[in-house]
Amino acid sequence: MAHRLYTLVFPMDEQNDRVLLGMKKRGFGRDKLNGFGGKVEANETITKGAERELTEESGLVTKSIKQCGLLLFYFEKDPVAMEVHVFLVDRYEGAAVETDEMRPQWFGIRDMPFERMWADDSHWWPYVLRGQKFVGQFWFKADQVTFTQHTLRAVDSL
Ligand SMILES: CN1CCN(c2cc(NC3CC3)nc(N)n2)CC1
Repeated sequence: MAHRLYTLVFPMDEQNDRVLLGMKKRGFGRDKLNGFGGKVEANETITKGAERELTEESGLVTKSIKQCGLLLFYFEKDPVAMEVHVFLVDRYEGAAVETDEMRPQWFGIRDMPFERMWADDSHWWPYVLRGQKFVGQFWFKADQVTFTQHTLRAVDSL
């Protein structure tokens, strides 16, 4: 199956155990809270694409980034899967600003608003909290709201 590459970036304020989420204002995932991200372009690495999207969508400039997970999403009737590379940014410069894409908001990492996020998030976020790298697959229905099957496992390296 063909995969399209995407990034998903969570800025962490480790001192206060908080994570920056954005309320998506348009496009795919509109009206959901999520990390920052987008498509990876042909002329950039996945990590550089993650850093670019974070700055474009939140104004934050990455100083330290690490990949923490890999998520594969399949949708009924759609031949192309989404391959989402998940990153944590534990050092950054600047203050979060609202952009055309995202309205930023800080949340406690153990107080996540899962009811306003994608349905898969509550399943893999515990791995982030445990510092465990993860690989997950989710098979979504055409409504892109619910998934019917999923696999999720901790991995030593991505
Ligand atoms: C560029 N974006 C980044 C975020 N992303 C997704 C997807 C997702 N679930 C899939 C059913 C849609 N879950 C989260 N948390 N993020 C899609 C691509």
